[in-house]
Amino acid sequence: MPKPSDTKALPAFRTAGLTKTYGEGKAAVHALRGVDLEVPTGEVVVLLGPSGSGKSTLLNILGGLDRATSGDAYFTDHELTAMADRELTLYRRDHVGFVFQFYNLMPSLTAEENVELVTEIAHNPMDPGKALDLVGLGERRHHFPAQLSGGEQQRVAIARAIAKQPDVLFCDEPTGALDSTTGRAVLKVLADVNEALGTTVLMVTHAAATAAMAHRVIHFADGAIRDVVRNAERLPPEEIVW
Ligand SMILES: Nc1ncnc2c1ncn2[C@@H]1O[C@H](COP(=O)(O)OP(=O)(O)OP(=O)(O)O)[C@@H](O)[C@H]1O
Repeated sequence: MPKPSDTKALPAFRTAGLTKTYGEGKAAVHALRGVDLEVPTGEVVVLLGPSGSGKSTLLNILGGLDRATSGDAYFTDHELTAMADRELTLYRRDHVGFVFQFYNLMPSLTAEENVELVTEIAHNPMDPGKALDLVGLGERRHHFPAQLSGGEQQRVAIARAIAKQPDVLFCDEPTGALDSTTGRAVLKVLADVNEALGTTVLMVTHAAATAAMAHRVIHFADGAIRDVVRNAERLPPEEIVW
C-alpha cells in the first residue's frame, strides 16, 4: 500500500457502524455494537471506559490486528475493512506502530538492536539512535533490557514503534505496568513524539487522568461510544496525577 499522499486533511480514522462479535449463538460476545468514530490526523486521542467495553477490540481493528464483523473502517482514504490479509500486513508494517502494556523486548538484544529489528524491515525508517534519542535513551543504547527500569524499557518499546516513522501510534495501557512517576515520563515521550513528528496517537488507558493530555477523549461503554470530549486546554503529562 503506498504512503498516503496529501492526506493531511483527511481524518486518520473513520468508522461507521463498526461491530465485532466474538463467538456465535448463545456464546456470542458483542464487543463492538456499532461504532461511529472520527480521529483527526495529528491528534492525541485517549479512549476511556470500563473493562470489557471494547476499547482494545477497537484498537486492534484500527491497527489491522483483528477484523470487524460488520461496518466500515477507514485509515485516511484506505478502507481497512475491505483489505485482504496481505494488504493489512503491509498497512501494519508501513503505517502503524504499537506500544503495549508489556514491552515485548528481546532480552538478548541491546536497546539499539531491539529498535533495529524494526528499522531493518521498515519502508522509511529513522536512524535507531535518533529514535532512542527522541525517547531520552541515546546514552543507554548498548544496554540490555534487564539493565533498564520498567519505564526505560517502555521507552525502548516506544523508540521501536516510532523508528519506522508510523503515521499512527497505538498504545494499549502503555503505563499499566508502571508507577505514576515513571508513567508520566512515558506519557511525556508520547506527547513529545506527537508534537515532534505529528504522529497520531490513539491510547487506551484505565488511568482516567491521562485524558487531560489528549486533544480528544472518547468515552466507551458497552461496545459503543458514549461521549466524545474535545479538551479546550491540554495538561502537560508531567502535571498529570493518578
Ligand atoms: N478473542 C476473544 N474471544 C472472545 N471474546 C473476546 C475476545 N477478545 C475480547 N473479547 C470480549 O470482548 C469484550 C470487549 O473486550 P476488550 O478487550 O475489547 O475490552 P476492553 O474495554 O479493552 O477491556 P479492558 O479494559 O479490560 O482491557 C469483552 O467482553 C471480552 O471478554
